[in-house]
Amino acid sequence: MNHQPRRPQGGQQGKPYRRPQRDPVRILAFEALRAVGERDAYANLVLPALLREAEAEAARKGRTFDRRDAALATELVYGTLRHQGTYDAVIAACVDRPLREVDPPVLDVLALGAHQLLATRIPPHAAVSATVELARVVLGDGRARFVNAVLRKISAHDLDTWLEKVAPPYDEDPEEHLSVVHAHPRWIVGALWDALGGGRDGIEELLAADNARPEVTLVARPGRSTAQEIADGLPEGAGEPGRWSPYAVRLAEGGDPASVPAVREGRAGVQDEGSQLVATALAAAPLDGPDTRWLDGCAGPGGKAALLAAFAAERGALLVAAEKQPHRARLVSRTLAGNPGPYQVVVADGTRPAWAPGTFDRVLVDVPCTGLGALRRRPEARWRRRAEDVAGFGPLQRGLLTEALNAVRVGGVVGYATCSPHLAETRAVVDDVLRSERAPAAELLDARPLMPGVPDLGDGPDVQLWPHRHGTDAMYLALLRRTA
Ligand SMILES: C[S@@+](CC[C@H](N)C(=O)[O-])C[C@H]1O[C@@H](n2cnc3c(N)ncnc32)[C@H](O)[C@@H]1O
Repeated sequence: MNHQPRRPQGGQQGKPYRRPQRDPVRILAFEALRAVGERDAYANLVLPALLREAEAEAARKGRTFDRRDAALATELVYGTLRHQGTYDAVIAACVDRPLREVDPPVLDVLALGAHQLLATRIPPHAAVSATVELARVVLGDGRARFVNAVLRKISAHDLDTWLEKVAPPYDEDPEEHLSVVHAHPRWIVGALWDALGGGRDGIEELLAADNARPEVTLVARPGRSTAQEIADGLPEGAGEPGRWSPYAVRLAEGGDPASVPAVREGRAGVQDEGSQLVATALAAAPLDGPDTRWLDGCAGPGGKAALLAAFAAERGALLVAAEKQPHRARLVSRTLAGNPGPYQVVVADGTRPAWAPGTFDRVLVDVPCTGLGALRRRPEARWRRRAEDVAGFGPLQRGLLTEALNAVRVGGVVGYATCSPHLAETRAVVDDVLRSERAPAAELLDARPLMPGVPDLGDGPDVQLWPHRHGTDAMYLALLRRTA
């Protein structure tokens, strides 16, 4: 997008007109925020595309847009989106009208400025002047003066002082306090706290972990590569073994998965360690009788299916990877390509199965959910989700688990997984299906011993992983054995 500076009607107090300075990093950050706010784009999709464009444009003009520029743009976009709730509270204290009456593009510029002032090492005068220049380019000189006035008020205090001013004291309203201080919507603070239990320390650590940049973790697909091979191929200090999964390699900051040959060749992939633990635990669950047919009932885009397919190949079992959305099924096919054992990718609705009852020995249903366990990866997601979404997923989650139990033979094992720790999406679903007369009878297995060496897995028999305790996404896993 080309933002033409709007010329003011006349010079101010006789000052000669100066063209605003175009800063490609901040313009890019603004465009990313606009795409997220205006057309519900995902930051993790829109940002790489804008970065590629910026690099190409810089090259055309004989300039550079280097790694440091890209890192700053990424930090500005992700940081501003994550902390939006906090910055809105601060901005609201500095303007004399409700925030809903401030134009969204102006709010985006103010939030970008607030982030630079309150959460980066950019000196305050530089943060203000760079943001005012941005405002001149993308909003025009009139609104840039408003931006300048607001940012000067924000720059009067540091973040801690602002939080004391705009957040209610913890003792008066703990949820609202945490909501403002840690920039999570209040309903999410409540839901996470319910799922976590415990006191102030635990929830504060969790909310802080949601605001930290997650590591990039690779998975070495068994039979095709090993964590050791991947680690040996990385430059010194560029990666280290996973904390829990024997297949994991954690890349150091700035590490690029595409630079790893095993990833380029599909022998390894990018996968959070929590997801690796879920697939590994299902594959390791004790089973009497045949163990030859496995199903992943919600496979797209194929991360867990690829790990399951690799385990299945080692045992001579077949993996069927089912996915309702055709375009996501294509992603599964791409992820599974080259698997050394037999597999099939099918487009199928897991609530109306295309297979006979009792066909499979092991079944995974990693159900669609609110994703509250992966907030650190999707900076805008927390502001987009609504409390009502939780109930919206309920019937589908129950339907998929019920049909997973139908799909497995008596004695076989079903793994029910979510990337959300919300109790209404985890235990409530499992308890309802276990009680339901429409679902085959089943019993819960203790999943904890199937994640050996992983501490703090809860009281069982199901397992809840946490970003602040395990460094993983907040994945949930219940293992159910069909009994009749
Ligand atoms: C949480 S994602 C699964 C992630 C996947 N297991 C992985 O590790 O890459 C849930 C998937 O279920 C799919 N889905 C939604 N409704 C479904 C249904 N009724 N039957 C089968 N798949 C469904 C979604 O399109 C989505 O790809």
